[in-house]
Amino acid sequence: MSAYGSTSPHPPKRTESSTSSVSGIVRTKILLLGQRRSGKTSIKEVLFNALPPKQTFYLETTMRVVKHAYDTVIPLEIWDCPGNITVDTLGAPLSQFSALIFVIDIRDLYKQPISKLVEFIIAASNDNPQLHVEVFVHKAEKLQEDDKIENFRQIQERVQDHLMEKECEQMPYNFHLTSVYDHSLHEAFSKVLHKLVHSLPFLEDLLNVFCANSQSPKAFLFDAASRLYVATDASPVDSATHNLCCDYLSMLNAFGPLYRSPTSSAGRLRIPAAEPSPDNLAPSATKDRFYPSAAASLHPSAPGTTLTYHLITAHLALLALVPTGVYEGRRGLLEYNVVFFREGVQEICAVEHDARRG
Ligand SMILES: Nc1nc2c(ncn2[C@@H]2O[C@H](COP(=O)(O)OP(=O)(O)OP(=O)(O)O)[C@@H](O)[C@H]2O)c(=O)[nH]1
Repeated sequence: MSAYGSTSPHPPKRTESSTSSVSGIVRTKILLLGQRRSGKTSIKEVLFNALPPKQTFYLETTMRVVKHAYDTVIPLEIWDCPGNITVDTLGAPLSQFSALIFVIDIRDLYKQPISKLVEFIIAASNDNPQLHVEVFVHKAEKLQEDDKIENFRQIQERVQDHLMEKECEQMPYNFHLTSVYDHSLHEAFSKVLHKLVHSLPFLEDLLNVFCANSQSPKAFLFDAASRLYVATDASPVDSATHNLCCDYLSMLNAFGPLYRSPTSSAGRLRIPAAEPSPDNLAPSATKDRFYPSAAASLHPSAPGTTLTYHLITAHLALLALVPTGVYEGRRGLLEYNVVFFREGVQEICAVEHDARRG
């Protein structure tokens, strides 16, 4: 694993302006754009501030760019922009950003949002052709299934037509149907995140090894607070399993703090007092850390499946489906595999962390 640093093909850009002045860490920047009331702030708040979806109704209009720093497997900076922003008024070149998420209300088939998206795609194709452009066709739950598919298709078609008119077809972009009221937003944002995490193949390898050694048909490495999955093993993701893991994590996030173990007391943590940063990623600082775990039986009838949860770093958690026979009969082996997996992930995070220091 120590070879990771030298094999990473794309080290993060180190422009002066992409370095957070407070911590000196290079953050990966994500631009959140779209018309007024399309749902940008709701997306940011639901994912990164645990705002309950119903409360997004009370969010106020964004008047200026709001930058939100968020630490997960990589440090992120999400720029929530006002609806009227243009390439010229953004105040930063597009070359600073790694991803652009454009939010369109699924009922908004008018020309304005599409022209604006096309304006940004054209600017990106000149300034930053590597930019990942992702279109969230949002508030999808508002429409019936047939209308949803039809509007989704029409929006894609219109964007393509506009880009053809402007003779700018080479820039890749993706569409996702999203809503804050279900797991579609988490799934779509996770897919965007995967494109930004350069250590993804290493994390996937670790998950594949864990699954093979634990007879697990599916495992995810989740960012615990946002419930975005950072990586998964090679088997296909089915939405039902993903949603189940999201729900379990949500329940643990809500009730976990009520069940603080006496062994998780400050003394047990044994973090060196002189540790320069509160970031708990370095393996030396985390060796003695308390790592909660939990499990729930999904269908108890034989052979049965158990959903397991293990905290891996301060931010990341492993959720895996494991045959109940393995969970009950070979618990020691499972825990050994988790420890091996944890050490691997912590090493990857430590290398990432060092690489991003300004
Ligand atoms: N039905 C539905 N409503 C949503 C969804 N996401 C956001 N909304 C609602 O859309 C409205 C506008 O949301 P905001 O997040 O303030 O939109 P914005 O794009 O940040 O708006 P500005 O700050 O004016 O640019 C709010 O009333 C939200 O409750 C969604 O997925 N489904």
